[in-house]
Amino acid sequence: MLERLIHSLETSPVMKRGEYNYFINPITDGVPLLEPALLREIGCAMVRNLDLAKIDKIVVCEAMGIHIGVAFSMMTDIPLVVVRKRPYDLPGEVAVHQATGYSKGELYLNGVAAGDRVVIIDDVCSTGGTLRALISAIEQVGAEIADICVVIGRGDADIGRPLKTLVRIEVSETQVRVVDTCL
Ligand SMILES: O=P(O)(O)OC[C@H]1O[C@H](OP(=O)(O)OP(=O)(O)O)[C@H](O)[C@@H]1O
Ligand code: HPA
Repeated sequence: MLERLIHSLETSPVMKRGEYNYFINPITDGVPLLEPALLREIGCAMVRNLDLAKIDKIVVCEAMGIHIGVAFSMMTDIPLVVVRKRPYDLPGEVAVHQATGYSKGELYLNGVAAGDRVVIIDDVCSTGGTLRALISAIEQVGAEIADICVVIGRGDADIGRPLKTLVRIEVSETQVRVVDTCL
């Protein structure tokens, strides 16, 4: 299992974003092309690694968490909340600051209420800045974080909670190496 994901990562080009070695991959960028079989492989691996009975809602972040969340939602029938990068000013909206290795911005959470049991899903955890922002937003509304799962883990960011990763990678200036898998 995860052969497609491992192959796509180990053939990913790497570019510089400032000082940051940024790998370009279908799952993390939608570029050059996202094969349905790769998306299915990831959805199946998430189903096998998460306790579905403990999850009321799936929370993903715009943009590159969305396709993963959609695949998981359609396989599990669990509803999906997308954290957006623009405000809607709805009652109860929570705004948090996000910083990654190459960008900064605001995130806006709607659709999660106190007592909801949520899983946070994303494409990649690198500095952990995005997951820390999502955790803070969910804690502010009083929901319970049942699990956090990303497809790809790079580095050893501390997000203050257990993190499930389908694969762990190392990124040099020229290439990606898969160093661990969940299965
Ligand atoms: O662990 P971190 O350093 O926070 O990096 C991970 C985040 O970076 C990317 O999001 P980005 O904000 O670049 O936006 P995108 O999803 O629109 O590409 C990615 O989708 C993760 O959410
Ligand atoms: O190197 C990366 N590639 C794609 N998406 C990312 N999000 C954080 N780091 C990366």
